[in-house]
Amino acid sequence: MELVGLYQSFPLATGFFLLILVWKLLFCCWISPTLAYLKLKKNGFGGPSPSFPLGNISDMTKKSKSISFGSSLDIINHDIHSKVFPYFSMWQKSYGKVFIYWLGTEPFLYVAEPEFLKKMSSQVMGKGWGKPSVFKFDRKPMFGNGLLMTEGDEWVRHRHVIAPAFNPINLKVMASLMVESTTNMLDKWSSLINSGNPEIDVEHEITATAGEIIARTSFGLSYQNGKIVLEKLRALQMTLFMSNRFVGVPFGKFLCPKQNLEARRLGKEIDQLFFSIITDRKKLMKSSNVPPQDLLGLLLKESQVEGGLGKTLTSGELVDECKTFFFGGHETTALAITWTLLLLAIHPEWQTQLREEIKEVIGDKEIDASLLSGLKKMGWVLSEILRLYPSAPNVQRQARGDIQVNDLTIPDGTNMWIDVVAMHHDPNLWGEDVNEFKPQRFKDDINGGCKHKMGYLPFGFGARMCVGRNLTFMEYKIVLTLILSRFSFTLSPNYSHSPSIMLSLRPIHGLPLIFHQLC
Ligand code: HEM
Repeated sequence: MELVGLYQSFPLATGFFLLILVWKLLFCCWISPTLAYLKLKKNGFGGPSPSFPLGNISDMTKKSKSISFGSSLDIINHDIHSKVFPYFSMWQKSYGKVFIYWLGTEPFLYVAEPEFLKKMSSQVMGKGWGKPSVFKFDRKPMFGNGLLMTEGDEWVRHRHVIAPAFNPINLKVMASLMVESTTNMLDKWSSLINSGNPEIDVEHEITATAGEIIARTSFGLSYQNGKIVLEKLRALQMTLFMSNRFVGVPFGKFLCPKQNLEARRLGKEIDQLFFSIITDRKKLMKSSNVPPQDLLGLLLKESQVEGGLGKTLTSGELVDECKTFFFGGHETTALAITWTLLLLAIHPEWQTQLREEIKEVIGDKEIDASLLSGLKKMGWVLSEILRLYPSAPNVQRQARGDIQVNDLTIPDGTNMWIDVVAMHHDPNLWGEDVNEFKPQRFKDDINGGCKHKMGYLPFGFGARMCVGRNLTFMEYKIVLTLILSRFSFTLSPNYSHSPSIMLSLRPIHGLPLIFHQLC
């Protein structure tokens, strides 16, 4: 009798369960985003009409495919916004510098207006900012819950442990490792030139050396072990960014299952590699009193300072930080150097100016971190490169609470896409020479004369600004000093100008340059 009752109630329970499931799906994929959209719309923001379930993804893909690169006219054209973000460039013309667009069922507030950004960020403390949940989920195999993705009190704890490791005094000891790795690369270039092959793809070379540098300076890894980690990380990045994907689309992961399974597999392998690196290092630190020479050693040391502020990181958290340093650290710096070599190749007068400065500041002395601050012009060149070709082309945030901007309310949960490329190329902020290479604009102004101080954001903004920028300054100056002291270079006719976004802003067909040894 009881069994019969059970059978009778089974379809009812299943039906009820299915009803809840449908309701949940409807709520997450339709009702909740629509409510967020309506709240945003109430503020008067415009934007392209979305379609369900892709939002504006198909328009974005279509527009990107319509862009062609490589004409000879493009070689010296730095007006790249309409090439790298053609859809944003098009929508800006219709809807202005703040508008709504959709990734799948996720509405995003697009921002390329510094005053709006200033007002918004003045309302939010560092720990009050979120990172879009949809990206956190998508990029989990790359960054896990490392500093780039953490929020709230967790972010404060991670930042407290990590920031001291990037203190210039701690970084100084890494200079000799940087010199060594770069010298090895340049010796190889010399051999290539001597054997009659002066054309070198520097994008490939610099990325590999920057990877080696981060592997050694961050984790004390040997060249060989560093290479294994780098290859896996690169494969993961390719899997995640080289194909059409459906971020923000409900069940988007199932639309490209092969890539997602591959990303998960690689992510797991990378985690295991870092776990074993950390375990070995912990053992080594217990048995030796040598002060730490790399970031991992410094983090482990900092993590051992238990109690008080609760400033400790678990092994799992350290794994995520290691991945974050690798992804956040090596490619961004490598790209800044790569774009610099392009600009110097087409502006030989700046090669000469920098060489003279190096002679004056460094002369015949060994490169030492304390000398690098004297390379002022090189600093202007870096700032100008990060303006024209920002390695991190956008900053993403998510509101964790309503944000008031004048009489507008940006509702809790709003995703934001801050278009750094657009602001760095905006003639209203920089003047008519916005697309010209003019490092001297940074001579007396760290904002390069930008009319709004939130219009120049190569390293992000506020308390969440890039923690690794001192490491970048040091590596950039060391690598460039060594290259310029040994070689002059011109652009190869095989170069085709094709800046593209693959998380960071890169020359998608590499950067072939012709090198000449200096006597
Ligand atoms: C040219 C080189 C670099 C550029 C252009 C760059 C750019 C950025 C940007 C735009 C952000 C986001 C800031 C925000 O949300 O407001 C960021 C954050 C971050 N960067 Fe960098 N970065 C560079 C080098 C590095 C290096 C060398 C490392 C470490 C080895 C690093 C580690 C990080 C970390 C951990 C964060 C998260 C900070 C936080 O949220 O508290 N970056 N970077």
